[in-house]
Amino acid sequence: MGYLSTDKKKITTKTYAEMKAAGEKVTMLTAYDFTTAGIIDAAGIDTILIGDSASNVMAGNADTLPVTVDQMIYHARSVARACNHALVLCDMPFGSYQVCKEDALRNACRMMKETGVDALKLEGGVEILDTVQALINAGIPVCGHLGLTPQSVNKFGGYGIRAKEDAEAEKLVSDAKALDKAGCFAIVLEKVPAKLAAEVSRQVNAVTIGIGAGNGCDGQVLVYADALGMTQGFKPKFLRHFAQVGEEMQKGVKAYIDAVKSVEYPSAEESY
Ligand SMILES: Nc1nc(=O)c2c([nH]1)NC[C@@H]1CN(c3ccc(C(=O)N[C@@H](CCC(=O)O)C(=O)O)cc3)CN21
Ligand SMILES: CC(C)C(=O)C(=O)O
Ligand SMILES: [Mg+2]
Repeated sequence: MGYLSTDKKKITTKTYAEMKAAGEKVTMLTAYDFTTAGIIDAAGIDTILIGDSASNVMAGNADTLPVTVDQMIYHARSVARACNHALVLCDMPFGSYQVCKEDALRNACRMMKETGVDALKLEGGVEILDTVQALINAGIPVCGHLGLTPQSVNKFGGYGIRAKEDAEAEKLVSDAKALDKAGCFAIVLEKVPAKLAAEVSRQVNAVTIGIGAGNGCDGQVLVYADALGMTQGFKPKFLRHFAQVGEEMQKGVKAYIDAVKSVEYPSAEESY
């Protein structure tokens, strides 16, 4: 099976709590399709997130707002099928949980039923606390998401760092505590000062997952295409390219083009 096998055991929300207690960092990358998720899962990642960043990375939209529940279900089902080891987490898209608690619960139940993911992620703090509590009461593990919340890009007017000022930092701490008390198993902290994220990580039982939030978080998340160097032009300060897959893919594509044009491929051995 080569690079497509792993003997790591299945990660659950219980494993998350054990990892936080042991001080072992939790790893998370996004994926949106079966093939990519299979490669990432077999590499031994702890969590695969079907992010609403599918809107940008898969569909080419400028922000995450257009992606629908049906589209997220299609991506999530494809990813869940590929995962033998990772905890599979899925974003609830914009509009699917903001209208009212009942609507949110209906959409959340659909997403769980039709995809096989393990948990759902929602952006926001006290504003959506009743909704978060309703999902948890229904038996759905919930991951929070605070700081830079891309579904609110039109409110913030961009993707700048959040919670630099005292008032916003204090709100973030109280939001994190409220989500923790409601029973969230994890909370993503996006683009906030490292010192604040470390403080929140100490104050909550939930596993904090940082993106642009320093190394004091209990884990880290990146969009896989960003981490692997496939999203040319997107290079915020927090991002590191751990491979140059975009370049490598182009090398392969060019080799294929050359081989076909020169009638070198397919060879006799590759023909019937
Ligand atoms: N490819 C991709 N990667 C992501 O991390 C991602 C998405 N798409 N789509 C949805 C959200 C949007 N996210 C973002 C978007 C921009 C920045 C950012 O830092 N952008 C600028 C600075 C913008 C500013 O200061 O106003 C940069 O330096 O690139 C960070 C996270 C995170 N998510
Ligand atoms: C960047 C992560 C945290 C996310 O929410 C997404 O990919 O949609
Ligand atoms: Mg998201």
